[in-house]
Amino acid sequence: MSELKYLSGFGNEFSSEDPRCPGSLPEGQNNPQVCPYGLYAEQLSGSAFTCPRPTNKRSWLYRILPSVRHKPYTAMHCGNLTENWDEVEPDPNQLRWMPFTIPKSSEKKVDFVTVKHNPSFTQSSGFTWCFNNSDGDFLIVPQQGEILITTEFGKMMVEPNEICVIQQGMRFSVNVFGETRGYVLEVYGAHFELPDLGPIGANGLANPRDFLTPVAWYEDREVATGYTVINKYQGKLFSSQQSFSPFNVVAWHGNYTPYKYNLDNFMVINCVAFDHADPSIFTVLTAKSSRPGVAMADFVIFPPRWGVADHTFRPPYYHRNCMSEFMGLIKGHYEAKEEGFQPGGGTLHSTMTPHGPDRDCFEKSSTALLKPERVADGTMAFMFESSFSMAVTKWGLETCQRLDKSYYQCWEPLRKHFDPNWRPSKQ
Ligand SMILES: O=C(O)Cc1cc(O)ccc1O
Ligand SMILES: [Fe+2]
Repeated sequence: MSELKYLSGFGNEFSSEDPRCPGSLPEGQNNPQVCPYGLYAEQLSGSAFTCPRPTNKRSWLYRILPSVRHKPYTAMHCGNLTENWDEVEPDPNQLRWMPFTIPKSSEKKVDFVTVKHNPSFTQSSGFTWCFNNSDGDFLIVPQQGEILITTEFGKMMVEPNEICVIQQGMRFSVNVFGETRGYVLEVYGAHFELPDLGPIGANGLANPRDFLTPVAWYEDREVATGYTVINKYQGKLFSSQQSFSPFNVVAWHGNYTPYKYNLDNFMVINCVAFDHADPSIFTVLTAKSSRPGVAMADFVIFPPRWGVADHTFRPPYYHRNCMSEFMGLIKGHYEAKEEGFQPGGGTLHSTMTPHGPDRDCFEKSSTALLKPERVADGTMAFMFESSFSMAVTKWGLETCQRLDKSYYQCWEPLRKHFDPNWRPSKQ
């Protein structure tokens, strides 16, 4: 699997040619009268044409046939996908889901719309359908099972502890190699960026060179039975037929690409004196809103690190947050809750909903001898933190049957320690 090659850098002006067609990328211009190898030129715009340079995103794709050569889109069944946020009454409770079940192959099949099992990945993509999201960008967090993502830009192998971003409009298909599960965050109206580093300086957190973009790969494949392009548009699914694989891009250049990132490369910053630093220090990617400092969504991780803070309650503090916090666990356990929150599960702490360590964590960390210690070794929890208030779907609250109704009980044993006679000890 490691045969796949990548280009390194975040949001760079990349260029790539499938080595089978040297010289396929036009030189010096985007729209030659006739493109090398008889290819069609097609621009994919990820920003308004007139966006300022730092946010201006587009790529030029040189392909065997242009994307427009397809039959009309028709509405298709949307399964559990919904854009109806009023399906169920709002619920401000702390919500926790047990690991989402992976259907056995004997059961009714579920898919990523486009998931396909295990074809060869160096030859044909093997697909007869692909997906694209016209509404926004996907951040995909595999939790179990590696996934091979074939895109118009090339192929990416993404394993648990890596994440990838497929931006608005990019066509892709997903191969799985066994039981596979993960999380997806969708953002509208902004693309993910690296957070500013402020006083941290020029280096640190997720470093740009660790982001990897696929290299051009094409197949010139006619599909007599029809190739289906599934398009998520205004929250609904539409499909259209064409007679060829859309993974027919021989060369491309631009700064609007899919990419992946290995979370082990995150340069962790943490408190080395006292108190608990806010989790914004663990932000991998941010999708900014128009309000300065307020993200539509941040992708935050809780990676292995040293905990050394003196005279400090080291785990996450009790809090209420104007932001919504959805958390998932890729592996291991989460320090604020050793029990109950399991890999492949999730929690949602909505706008201003109180949460924090469970009773065990509180008692243990209030009395622990504060020596330097490894925190979260072998684990990887993450948070999708958003300034939007969240609605949960009917599927999430009811149909999936994974909601842990006992979640609130992890805080019930919290005891009162208040002692009105307490006095500061004399030094
Ligand atoms: O709620 C959580 O577990 C996430 C979280 C972690 C932390 O260290 C500080 C604040 C916060 O919301
Ligand atoms: Fe929190």
